[in-house]
Amino acid sequence: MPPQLPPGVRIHHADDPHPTSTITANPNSKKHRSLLATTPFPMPGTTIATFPNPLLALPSGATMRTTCNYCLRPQQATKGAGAGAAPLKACTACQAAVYCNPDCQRAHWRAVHKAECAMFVRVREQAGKGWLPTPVRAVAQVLMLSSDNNKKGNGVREAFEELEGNVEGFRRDGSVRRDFELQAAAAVVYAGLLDTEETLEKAREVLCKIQTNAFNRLDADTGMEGIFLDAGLAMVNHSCVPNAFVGFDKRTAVLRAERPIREGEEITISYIDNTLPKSARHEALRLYHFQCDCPRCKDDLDVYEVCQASPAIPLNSFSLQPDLSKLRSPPIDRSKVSKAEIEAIYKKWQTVARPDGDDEVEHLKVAQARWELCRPLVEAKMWAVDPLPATIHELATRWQTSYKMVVYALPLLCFLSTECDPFTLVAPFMPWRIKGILAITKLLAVTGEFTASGELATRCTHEGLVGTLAMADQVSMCEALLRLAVHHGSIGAAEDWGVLKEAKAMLEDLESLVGREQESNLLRAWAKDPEDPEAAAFFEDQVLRPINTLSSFAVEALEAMLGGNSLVKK
Ligand SMILES: C[S@@+](CC[C@H](N)C(=O)[O-])C[C@H]1O[C@@H](n2cnc3c(N)ncnc32)[C@H](O)[C@@H]1O
Repeated sequence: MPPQLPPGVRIHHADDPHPTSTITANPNSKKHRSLLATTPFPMPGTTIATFPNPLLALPSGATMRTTCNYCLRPQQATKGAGAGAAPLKACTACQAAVYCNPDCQRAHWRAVHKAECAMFVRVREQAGKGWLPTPVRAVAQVLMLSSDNNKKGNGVREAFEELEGNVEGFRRDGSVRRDFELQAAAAVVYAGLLDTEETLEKAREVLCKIQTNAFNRLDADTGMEGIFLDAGLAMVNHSCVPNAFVGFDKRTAVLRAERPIREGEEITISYIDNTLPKSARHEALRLYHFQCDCPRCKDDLDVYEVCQASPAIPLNSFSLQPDLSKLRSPPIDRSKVSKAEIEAIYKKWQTVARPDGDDEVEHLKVAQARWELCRPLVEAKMWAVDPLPATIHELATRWQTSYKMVVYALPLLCFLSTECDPFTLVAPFMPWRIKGILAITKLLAVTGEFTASGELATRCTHEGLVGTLAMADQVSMCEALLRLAVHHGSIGAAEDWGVLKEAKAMLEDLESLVGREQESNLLRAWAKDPEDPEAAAFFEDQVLRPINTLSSFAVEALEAMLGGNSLVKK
């Protein structure tokens, strides 16, 4: 039985002799089924389809104790965003699954908990634990809902039968097979089923299908915690140059256009971090058992080449990188580093492991080694090519919480948002870009306080950095950044996304400050019409210029900290 699909998409079978569309998937590909658009989606960011009835939606592992087991909202996300975070309540029978309210609890009981509640009682009695590893719980749910005496769950069995599982491929993969065997055995025992070879084989097959089709990430970017599997959404294939992406709004997956999509065109998403070098992408795709033949892989395009060809470039007119000519023609020097060298750098970079503990000296040594490996990319000014942005991001994250380095984190964050992110994620509504903007805003709130209290010069020896911050209207910078975050967050993410809620709450606070109505009015006018001459000039002068100046100090700060240069610079 084919999966129920929402409007906007339909399934195409590779062997369909009568395609109803002229724009179909490549007939030579081994994709089997794919998802096509039934109507055009010309505007990037548009919702293509929503998937509100997943076969599986569960929080990961022990987070089932801190995340609503039905709507998947983590406890922290309900806090601090003005929602009046009531504590999550546990099911009185098993004491394992927790819920944000009785409606969620009732809905989860009907969906699956009626079948699994006794399992958690067993888990507590037999293993003394209040939770199960995610794959074990997921497989147990499928087995219990598919069992003959569970009539309500019969749709689950049929839907799973239809899913691609690459079962043979997983059988040949020794390390994965061993994991699957252990997880399957645990699921069968805890589900209270007879551990016959037939049931164990069924459980292993379910694991293969979950691995192939589920969104399986603990992903703060999308606001999702755990596993999500919808039989219709599972029809969407991978491309390293996708035209769509998936976000989550509680239990609903939202498929959105990342670039314009024509009627009948295949919809693709990226299963992996598609900005990685080719061999790293192929390693990450190993679990999906296919050879990617997208343009990025075929021609081994780097992030700059993909960016240059992206139809999403004009959207950056309203962003921290509004210089569209720079996106179309990036000022990089490819003669300084070949693609083969980039692959080699990435491989070596991965072998320099991050220390486990919090020892600053150890972390510094690793950062120095990684920065040194990235030297050819630095010389080529290919800031957006991994592992360079990852190296900078890791340092920025550490410095943000370091007493000594917190001010220096600001240029790094500005640099990431102007010189890296717009090239790797060309559409400005992509969640990672919005998170980057919010991170700058939060740091400006800290440096703003240092500036007001006169503490800045004691925290930072870089005169240019101190001077820029002293001259800047840091409150207006924050307001403009928040307006960008709210605008793009409302396009690319759910209303409920923690980052968006936080940006909205911060913006409301700023707007209510007395004495800066003129600045606020100008920024409001700029957000409404970025072409408005007076408002655009204000943004250019008061926001973009200082952000770019701060960004211009990033490489100096990195060279000073990692390359042994002096930080005391004019
Ligand atoms: C989530 S399913 C996608 C739907 C799948 N094509 C089907 O017919 O059920 C993932 C599997 O689809 C296949 N697949 C996805 N993207 C592909 C691609 N770009 N080229 C070839 N096969 C692909 C692989 O077998 C992969 O493990």
